[in-house]
Amino acid sequence: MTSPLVKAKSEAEIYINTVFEQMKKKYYHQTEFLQAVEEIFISLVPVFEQHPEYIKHNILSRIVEPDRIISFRVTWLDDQNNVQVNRGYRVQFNNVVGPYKGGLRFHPSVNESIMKFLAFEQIFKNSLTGLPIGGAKGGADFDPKGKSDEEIMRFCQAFMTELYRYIGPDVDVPAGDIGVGGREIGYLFGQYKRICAAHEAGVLTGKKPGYGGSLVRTEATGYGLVYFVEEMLHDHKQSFLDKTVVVSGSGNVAIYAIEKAQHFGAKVVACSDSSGYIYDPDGIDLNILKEIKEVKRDRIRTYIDYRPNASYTEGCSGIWSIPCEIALPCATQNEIDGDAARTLISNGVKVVAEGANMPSNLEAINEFLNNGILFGPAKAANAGGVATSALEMAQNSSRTYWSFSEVDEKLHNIMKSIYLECKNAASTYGFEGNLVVGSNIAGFVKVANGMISEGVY
Ligand SMILES: NC(=O)C1=CN([C@@H]2O[C@H](COP(=O)(O)OP(=O)(O)OC[C@H]3O[C@@H](n4cnc5c(N)ncnc54)[C@H](O)[C@@H]3O)[C@@H](O)[C@H]2O)C=CC1
Ligand SMILES: O=C(O)CCC(=O)C(=O)O
Repeated sequence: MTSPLVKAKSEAEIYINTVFEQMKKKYYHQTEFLQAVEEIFISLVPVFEQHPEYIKHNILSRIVEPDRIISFRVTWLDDQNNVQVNRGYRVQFNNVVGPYKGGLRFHPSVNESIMKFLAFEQIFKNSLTGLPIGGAKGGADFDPKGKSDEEIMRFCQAFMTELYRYIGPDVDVPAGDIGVGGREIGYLFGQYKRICAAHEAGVLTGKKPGYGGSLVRTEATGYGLVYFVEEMLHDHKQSFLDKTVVVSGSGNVAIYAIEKAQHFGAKVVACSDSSGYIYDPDGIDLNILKEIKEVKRDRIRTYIDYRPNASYTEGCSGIWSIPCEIALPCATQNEIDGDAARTLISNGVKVVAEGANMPSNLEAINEFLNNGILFGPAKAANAGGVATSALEMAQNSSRTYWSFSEVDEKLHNIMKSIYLECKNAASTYGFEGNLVVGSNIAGFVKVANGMISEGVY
């Protein structure tokens, strides 16, 4: 993949280059956002060459500016009755395809650049699902680590007290992301209901089953990732059976990716948290991992207390030096740089698929593509979570519940069709097998066509 952002030639390249240069000037400090924009822009050159109408409608300048960014103070009381203050955000990026949709992240690193990169990626991911959902993201620079359950509840209530006026089942539907799972969604939903005096179940997804949550939403991102990889492997006459797999993270996405990969016969030997990683040569014991992470909310290092053959190493990046055939980064952005990618390749990795959002930087992606590694980009590979959120919205609107197997089958079919769509878009535009280009193009074209149909606004 050559970068048009380096050397401009055709009218399409000049246009894309010009818009990117303007972005760099305006948002030079938003490095994650610029990184996400650059990855997409590079892929779009062949599309703009064939579709000059996108230049006429100035689609790129419009699509990189969020519809609105809502930023607010969140004030709450800790257990010692001290007043604490955080910054909350909701970036409503694009609602051409459907209501704004995307998760909430509670993590101390949250800032406007990270919110914008996540919301921008969400536009194209959501478009790829084939379901009517636009792109958004939100969150706060709140650190849930070490907080009591009561503090989490008070923070969620304070956050929703600000956010409620900007969301709604047909307007904007938040869900979970890092630091936000079923517990937090419950507290957020309770507060929304209290303020609005209405059980509008479709205002949030990722609710627990029993008050409007969909079965499979908890498992969906991890399962969807593995279903996507299964399609990649199948296309190359391979399978998960007996493959050695490394998964980073040990949160929602990682745990259910491990579960499904093990179900398909793979041996998952390592996973991590933000302090370090564990290596278990006998294969991760998922019951122990779930107990540590989902019940005790403890550190991953405690895993070795239960498994004498396992080892723990402080620091996260070393996980990529463990030899494996399949690597599934499921922790956070930019966790695989060029060096980590080269280490994985020299240790024989064959498939890399992204459960996290933007876990590989541009150098790493180019290493994988240039070395013939099968690479599943986040927008496509982790779309199963938001797709199942859209299925939750559908159940909420029709006031019904579907069974686990019904939702799982729909998720599986969605992942198969996303894979096919990306693969076909890549080959249509002359980039056979390049799912980065394929996912960016397939996600973009639907949104761009919608923008033209809906007129200038
Ligand atoms: N939850 C969802 O449905 C979806 C999540 N994602 C993405 O997946 C990633 C993980 O999200 P969740 O599992 O939901 O969050 P989570 O909060 O459940 O888990 C995050 C995990 O990553 C670990 N972690 C954080 N920084 C790390 C680092 N530098 N190195 C190693 N581990 C680290 C944390 O300790 C935790 O175990 C994020 O990039 C998120 O945006 C993407 C699609 C949907
Ligand atoms: O389910 C959702 O709405 C959001 C999932 C999400 O945050 C993501 O796809 O990154």
